[in-house]
Amino acid sequence: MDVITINHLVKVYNGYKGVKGITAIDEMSLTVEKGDFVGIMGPSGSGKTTLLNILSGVDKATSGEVIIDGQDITKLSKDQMALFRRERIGYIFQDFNLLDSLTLKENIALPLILDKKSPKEIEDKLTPLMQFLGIDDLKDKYPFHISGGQKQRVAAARAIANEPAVIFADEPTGNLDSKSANNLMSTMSSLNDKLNSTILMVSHDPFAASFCKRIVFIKDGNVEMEMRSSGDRKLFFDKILEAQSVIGGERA
Ligand SMILES: Nc1ncnc2c1ncn2[C@@H]1O[C@H](COP(=O)(O)OP(=O)(O)OP(=O)(O)O)[C@@H](O)[C@H]1O
Repeated sequence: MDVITINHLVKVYNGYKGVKGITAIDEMSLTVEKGDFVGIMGPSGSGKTTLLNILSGVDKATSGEVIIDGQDITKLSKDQMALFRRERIGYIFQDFNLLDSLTLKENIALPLILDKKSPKEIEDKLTPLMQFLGIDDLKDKYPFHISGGQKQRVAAARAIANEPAVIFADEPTGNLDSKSANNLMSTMSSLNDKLNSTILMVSHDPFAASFCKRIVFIKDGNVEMEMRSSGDRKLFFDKILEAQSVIGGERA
């Protein structure tokens, strides 16, 4: 079953005062199946952020269809999109986006609180989730008490808490040292493996990308090539490096 279907997506940023318009996404079509773990890579300016912004409803497509979990999100009003986003999409951002005034447990519970779940439902959901992610001993701490790597695992827990159709991750390892990056990517891998979460991650980092099952390289706003992992991460890492050297996309 496809969780994301993108059909002939186009995004043009209009020009102004003599500045030419830019076609950031150019007739892109792509599908993502349930349970897949997809990395989006490509050179700077290839359209990765634009794509993620459209998929998550932050930005509007110029034309084309974006169907997520059976819903064409290009047809939703701003309010409908806000609700859809809250209920059906989880996010992991580069800069964590945790609320400093809430404990870590409250941060994770936030999507469930917004969904008006009862305290018991929230407790029943969060306890096994925090155990699964190895963060149950952190629950009463505040974001400023913990490391970047721990924050990112809390962010992963929050992203998955209300069982979204898909998790979007934007350079999730961008602010992490290599040990924490390894840790987070293992966490994301197990969300994908054990909980069958569908994940779409934008990253420049071949190490992070090597945890994905499939990499889609984009260039000039369209899919340039794709590759699938055989399950051997080291081999996949080498293949990603090789592709990056041809297509571009190494961190500047
Ligand atoms: N708000 C905007 N207005 C006009 N042009 C934009 C805007 N945002 C992005 N662009 C242009 O659209 C194209 C795609 O940009 P985008 O940010 O999606 O690329 P990217 O692949 O995410 O790049 P990077 O890896 O550097 O983050 C680029 O040519 C960029 O200059």
